[in-house]
Amino acid sequence: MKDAFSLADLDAVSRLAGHLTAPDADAARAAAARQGQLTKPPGSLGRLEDLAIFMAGWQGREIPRIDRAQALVFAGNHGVCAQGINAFPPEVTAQMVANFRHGGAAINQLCGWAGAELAVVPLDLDRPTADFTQGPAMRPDETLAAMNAGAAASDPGADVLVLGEMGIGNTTIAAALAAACLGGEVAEWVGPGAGADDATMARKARVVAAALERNPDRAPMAILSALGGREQAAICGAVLAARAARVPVILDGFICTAAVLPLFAADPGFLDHCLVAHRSAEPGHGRMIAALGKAPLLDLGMRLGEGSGAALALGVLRAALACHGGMATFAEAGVAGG
Ligand SMILES: Cc1cc2ncn([C@H]3O[C@H](COP(=O)(O)O)[C@@H](O)[C@H]3O)c2cc1C
Ligand SMILES: O=C(O)c1cccnc1
Repeated sequence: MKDAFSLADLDAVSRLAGHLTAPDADAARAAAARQGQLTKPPGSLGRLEDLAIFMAGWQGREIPRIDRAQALVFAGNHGVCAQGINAFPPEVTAQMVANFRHGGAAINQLCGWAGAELAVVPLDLDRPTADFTQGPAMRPDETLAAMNAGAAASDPGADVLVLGEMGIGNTTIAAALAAACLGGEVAEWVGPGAGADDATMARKARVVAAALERNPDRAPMAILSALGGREQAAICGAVLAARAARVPVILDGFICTAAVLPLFAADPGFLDHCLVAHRSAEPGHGRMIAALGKAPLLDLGMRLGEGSGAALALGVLRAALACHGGMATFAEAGVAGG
């Protein structure tokens, strides 16, 4: 059994930076060499080849596999909903958690299809975070508790971790995190989310600008506390715990990517074991992924959240590993030219 990962305090994140586990270079090299011997023109499987090599490095074996895919959906509620920044009422967060538990949501179908074991982790839904236009959304102890809840939920024995979220209002949270971590015009990070009209989007931009002004500390964990929410902190905790256990991670869309920006700000290497599943239709997502230096696996015009894009990308990852592990080499198949 690997030791459970937890953070003693928020400063532990900066102490971890610079001391991160690296992928296994030998396993990655062996996987790359194997790709060159499989019965196909070199490079012809494109990014599927890169995915197999990426998985080999993190799993530390030439032929990586996915016996156990864990999917975690973290749910939280946000005080900033009082500012009228969302198309749906905050009660929908808890109602969707019930829907996840009954198997009725998109993420249930996609996890069933992709072979991921789904767990839903509601985080104090009856206690929304504070409205960040009035002060920090969370106290440091609340942030730490949510990060450790995320870490505790993530299974160090999983072969891959699929991450998602549910939290009405959290595209506003995501826009604030992006503006604080990456800069740029606030309006560039604001989009329709779950269906905001133009007037609501304009209000969202004003609310995010007010939150940035009210919470000026730009230290990464201060940003997470002041401008994030519990599901964002839990995602950060799960990403850190997965890293400690060398479990590769598939991040979902706009909200999930925004959630880990404070980790990126602390040390870009924190996200080396993370893939970005897809480019969300939320307008700021492409720019956000580009800032991380990552290329999304899919671009299907999706803007749901819940981990839906990440579960779909798991299917692509499984396909990559099926080819990598199952194909014959030129020598094995007696095909000339290898
Ligand atoms: C029924 C329903 C199911 C969802 N599943 C994910 N989201 C997505 O929409 C929310 C963010 O959008 P906004 O910031 O505009 O509230 C998050 O819960 C996200 O996961 C949903 C939203 C709704 C309404
Ligand atoms: O990409 C996402 O995560 C997203 C976009 C809009 C609404 N909910 C989620």
